[in-house]
Amino acid sequence: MRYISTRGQAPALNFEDVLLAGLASDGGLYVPENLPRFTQEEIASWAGLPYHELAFRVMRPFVTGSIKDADFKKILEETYGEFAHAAVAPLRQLGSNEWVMELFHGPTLAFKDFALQLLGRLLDHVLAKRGERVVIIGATSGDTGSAAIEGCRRCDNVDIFILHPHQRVSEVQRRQMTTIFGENIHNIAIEGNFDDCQEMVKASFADQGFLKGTRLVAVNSINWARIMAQIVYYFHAALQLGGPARSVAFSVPTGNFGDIFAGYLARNMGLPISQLIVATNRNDILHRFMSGNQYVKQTLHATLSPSMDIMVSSNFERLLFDLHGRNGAAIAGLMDNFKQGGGFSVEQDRWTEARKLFDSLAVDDAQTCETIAEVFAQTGEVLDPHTAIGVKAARECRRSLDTPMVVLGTAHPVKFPEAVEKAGVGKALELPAHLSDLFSRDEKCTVLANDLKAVQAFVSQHGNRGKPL
Ligand SMILES: Cc1ncc(COP(=O)(O)O)c(C=O)c1O
Ligand SMILES: N[C@@H](CCOP(=O)(O)O)C(=O)O
Repeated sequence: MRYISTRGQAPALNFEDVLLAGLASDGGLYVPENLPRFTQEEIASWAGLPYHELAFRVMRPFVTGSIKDADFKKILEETYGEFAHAAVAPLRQLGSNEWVMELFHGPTLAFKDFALQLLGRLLDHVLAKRGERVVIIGATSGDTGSAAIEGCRRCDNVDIFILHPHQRVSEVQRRQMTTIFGENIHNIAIEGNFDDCQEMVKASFADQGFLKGTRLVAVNSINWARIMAQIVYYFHAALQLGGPARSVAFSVPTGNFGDIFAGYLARNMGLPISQLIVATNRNDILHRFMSGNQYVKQTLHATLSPSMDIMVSSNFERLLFDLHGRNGAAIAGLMDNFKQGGGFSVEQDRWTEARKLFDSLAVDDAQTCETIAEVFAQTGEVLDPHTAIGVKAARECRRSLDTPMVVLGTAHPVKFPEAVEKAGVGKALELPAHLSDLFSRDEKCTVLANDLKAVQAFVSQHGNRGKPL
């Protein structure tokens, strides 16, 4: 399998090199040159497989040539064997033909564990083989950071730096990052927002002099391996609900467009998905595109669903690439213009093509709380605010009541007590045993100005097990 850049000017890479990359050298994102496609019979034959075996079948074509089958199987068994629920990603019924897929049974209680538990193990495997050390710089609006630290903390050959927006993540999210100590773990709170953090990561790929020759690796969903791992649970859900003989629809709480892009790929790989709903909070650039063909930046607002407080949505570029017939030059033009502050629309036929599959809704904080309260009254289940946005969008945008609707349950509500409290849900939520002392643990974090040079200097000073590179 070879991977190509969405901007058409970077060399094609194999899986191992794509895993150890982030942005392509031309500023684009890597995507498979040719997507594998499974027949309906093949997909049907996977019904009832344990999660790690399904994962092997879905992801194998992407890693072929780089990771041996036996190694990959072992890594997957270890990865998903550590999840707290036997089904790994259980479906919980909310209403008639309406389900939440609970993606929060991994160690950090959010869907990011599906990919980052795997990514950490893959990095360990590949770096040990190559005898190479790397630096990771990641940006988080709350969940990627702790999942990446948890996934990579035991990697001998990695120093990891996580940038989060100072005072704009929940206390549980912050503590999940800052209470993990290790000479290779570095938390930095940036006096800015998530987009500032993400831009610093991207700028660091463009100019790596400060790393003095050490390779820079991404843990954000710009890294193809993140998206690859997230494709699996779409198959897992559909197979339990009568797929592939029957179509399934998904509603996906969306920020960086990674999770929903994985659903789009699952469909292109042969899974019958009839509808994908882009569910955003007040930071609604993706909803404005889907509903009105306008991709225009606006001010970023802090909301009760902080993990989706994102305006510059990285993976949207991967969709645009397909919508433009995989024309890298066209994407480079659009993205350059967007970076200079200009928004854009795409040609009407390209937008109409997207709308055949995608619908969207923006949900504000009041509606988020109303939905948490409504679902609690109906079922006794407490939703986290991101999942609640998915449920609200599913209920508003659903095209057919006969098609099962699966909402991606992206985080555990215990991570967001403020929203749950505001919703008036009078049910006490408890942290699981492995996090029960979270609020009494010491924290370690460095606050830095919203300044790329300051961050790069910090990385350069601490990038070798806490010592200078
Ligand atoms: C809890 C939660 N829900 C939804 C999202 C949105 O996912 P994506 O960025 O892949 O669209 C995120 C992070 O981005 C998240 O942490
Ligand atoms: N919501 C994310 C933001 C980063 O997105 P990613 O999927 O590109 O890592 C977070 O919680 O950090």
